[in-house]
Amino acid sequence: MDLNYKRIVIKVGSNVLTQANGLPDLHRIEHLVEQIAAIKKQNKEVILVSSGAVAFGRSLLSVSDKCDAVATRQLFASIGQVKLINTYSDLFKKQNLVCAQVLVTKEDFRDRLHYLNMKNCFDILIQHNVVPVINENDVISVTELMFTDNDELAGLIASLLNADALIILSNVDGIFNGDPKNPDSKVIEHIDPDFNNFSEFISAKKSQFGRGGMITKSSMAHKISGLGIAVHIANGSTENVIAKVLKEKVINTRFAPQKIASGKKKWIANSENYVTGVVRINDGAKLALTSSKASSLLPVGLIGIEKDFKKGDIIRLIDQDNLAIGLGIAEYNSEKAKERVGLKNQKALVHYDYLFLTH
Ligand SMILES: Nc1ncnc2c1ncn2[C@@H]1O[C@H](COP(=O)(O)OP(=O)(O)O)[C@@H](O)[C@H]1O
Ligand SMILES: N[C@@H](CCC(=O)OP(=O)(O)O)C(=O)O
Repeated sequence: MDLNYKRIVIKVGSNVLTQANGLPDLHRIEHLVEQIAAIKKQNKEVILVSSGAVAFGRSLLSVSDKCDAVATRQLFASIGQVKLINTYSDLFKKQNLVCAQVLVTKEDFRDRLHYLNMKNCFDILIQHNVVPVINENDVISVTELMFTDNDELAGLIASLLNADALIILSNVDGIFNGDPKNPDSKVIEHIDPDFNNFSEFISAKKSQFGRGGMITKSSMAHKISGLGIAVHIANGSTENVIAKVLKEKVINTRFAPQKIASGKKKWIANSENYVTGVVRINDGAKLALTSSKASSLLPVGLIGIEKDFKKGDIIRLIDQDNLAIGLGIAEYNSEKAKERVGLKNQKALVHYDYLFLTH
């Protein structure tokens, strides 16, 4: 059976794009581009999130071990990105396709206006049949401004573009129920939305050139599938892997998508880093919000305001035991909210449409 996805984000990790010695694997990249061209012929929209700048940079220059690690990464990324995108551009041209380079930082996802400007750029590229090739702007993203890794970036892009699916190509066949090197371990092929206990079998081990590792991949995949986007983790070195994933002809891990969330909810879900205020809610409010009925957060359910905020800010809801329950947009500022704590018949502090539950 064919998985009927129309808009697909494909993320390819450094390890898929490089050989064991760290040099770019041009055959693999060419095959990836051929696969993308083939599925585009089936009228699907493809957006590529590609790592590889640092790996390409490493192949161009050698640097003393004594150099500062951050500066070395900036050096490799800045020279490597040029080579990476030129390689893609030449290979897509062979397939009669045009690709675009889009470099982003964490800051680009910060406010909704900027977020929507970025979405407009992708929309025009997709409308013109261009394949966007996205990477983090490693040259200016350092320390806390960095994404955890490109998996996090791919999840944000899939949410921004309301994709039907995100396919993550790594150097393993999927998430194994134990050490992938142990012959007794098997790939978990289907992960249900309520399963979130990945640390049970995923080690913190990363592939040779990978950044985030499987734990960040899994928690991102869990969140993104919760927003209604199917997520697959598959092996980028398997021949024709993309077509096989779409035809369900290869072992891989699929996170089943839940109900599709609105664009605004998707943005809120991915705004964890931009929280300003914090409010504490009582057990009654927690029960109402987590029930299957659509409920807004009313002041009667508030116990206190733990951190101030302005109208329109993203705020975190915590329960009586300090557990984070969700994120939402404040309908009014913390001064007004403080006056209304515990009062009945007041305007909702967070409207249901602007509330994303994390617990
Ligand atoms: N249970 C597991 N199943 C699959 N991979 C795992 C597991 N536990 C740890 N890993 C490691 O996660 C690595 C893939 O993640 P990562 O290093 O981020 O790769 P990428 O470069 O593709 O982003 C694998 O090479 C594997 O060593
Ligand atoms: N932006 C970096 C890749 C960072 C990254 O997350 O790598 P990976 O874990 O291999 O997907 C680069 O282009 O080298």
